[in-house]
Amino acid sequence: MDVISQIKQKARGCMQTIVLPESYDDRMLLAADQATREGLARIVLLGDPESVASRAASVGADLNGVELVAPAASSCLRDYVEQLVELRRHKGLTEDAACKQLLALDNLFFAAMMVRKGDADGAVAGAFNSTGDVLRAALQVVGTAEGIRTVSSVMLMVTTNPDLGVNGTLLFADCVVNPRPDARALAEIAVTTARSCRSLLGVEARVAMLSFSTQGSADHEEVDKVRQAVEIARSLAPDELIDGEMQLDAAIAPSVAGKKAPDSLVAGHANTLVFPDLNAGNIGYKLTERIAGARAAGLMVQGLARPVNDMSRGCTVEDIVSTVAMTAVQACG
Ligand SMILES: CC(C)(COP(=O)(O)OP(=O)(O)OC[C@H]1O[C@@H](n2cnc3c(N)ncnc32)[C@H](O)[C@@H]1OP(=O)(O)O)[C@@H](O)C(=O)NCCC(=O)NCCS
Ligand SMILES: CC(=O)OP(=O)(O)O
Repeated sequence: MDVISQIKQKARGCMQTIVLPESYDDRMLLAADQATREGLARIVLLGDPESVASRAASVGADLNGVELVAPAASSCLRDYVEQLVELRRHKGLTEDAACKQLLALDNLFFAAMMVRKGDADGAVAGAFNSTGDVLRAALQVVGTAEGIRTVSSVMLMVTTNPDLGVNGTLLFADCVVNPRPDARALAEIAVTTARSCRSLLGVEARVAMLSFSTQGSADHEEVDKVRQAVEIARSLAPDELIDGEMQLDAAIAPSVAGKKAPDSLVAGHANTLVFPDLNAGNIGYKLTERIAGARAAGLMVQGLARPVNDMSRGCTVEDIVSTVAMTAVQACG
């Protein structure tokens, strides 16, 4: 069974409630239909029920079994406004402004608040809205999990080469959140991604901290940052297998690893790739997807107190459906 089918099977076993705020994107309507038919989660779509239903009919999405919630008519609205004011008091948020945010047409803050309050177990957005907007709502409303300073993201890259990673699947991080992580943030990204590897793929992570240098072959402050991150990550999680700095070929090609990093327990067999910054991570995953033809599944945002996951605006309906399944698996822990 391929990795996405395994994740879907896990999702079916825990039947979580997942809210999709972007009912104004046709792909979300079709994904709500498909996820419900596949029994992956109880789906809630936000928006005016009449317009959502008529738009769904026009694109051939069957919303039987999908709950439609209009934020403006919700009995939770009052409570959500109070919560948001409380949460953002230190930023001077007024009741009026909180109400406007919760009733904004994008529904992002309302969805995040449903997740915070446990009225949904997770949310998936980003087919229409930018990643920054989805993340800002999640960071402001849901916040970080206990003990986590750095929220980040992981992408499952499903390739057709079974020699790579776990039967062809690799985890890439961070592809979306932190533009310029310092050594401490990079270390946290490595540790949380190692944990995501275990929960998503059920295997121990072999984490390669990527760079343009392998074991000191180049001398630059950017290389030093990665090297420091490896030290910090090992001190934060001594049981995880984390190594670097190393180049991509040394990380995944045993023949190159044999020459560049012969003593490494990770090199040549990495299943988790941690990129040094967001330029590398975002470009790296899109290259692997668009040129190498890998399937990019996710994104999964890691380190939030509860799951809110983001999509690329270029996503397909199937991408959304698999992210719904990943979100459900994340929610049930
Ligand atoms: C993630 C991002 C939106 C956060 O921006 P921001 O301006 O810090 O957002 P906010 O101020 O609303 O953040 C809310 C809170 O979360 C905190 N925060 C921001 N980034 C965080 C992170 N990675 N981890 C943990 N907390 C974070 C902020 O410090 C802030 O705390 P405060 O409310 O107590 O002041 C921004 O880093 C970003 O745009 N990243 C790139 C997204 C992107 O375009 N990706 C590429 C395409 S996919
Ligand atoms: C994940 C990502 O890169 O998002 P977008 O393509 O929407 O910018």
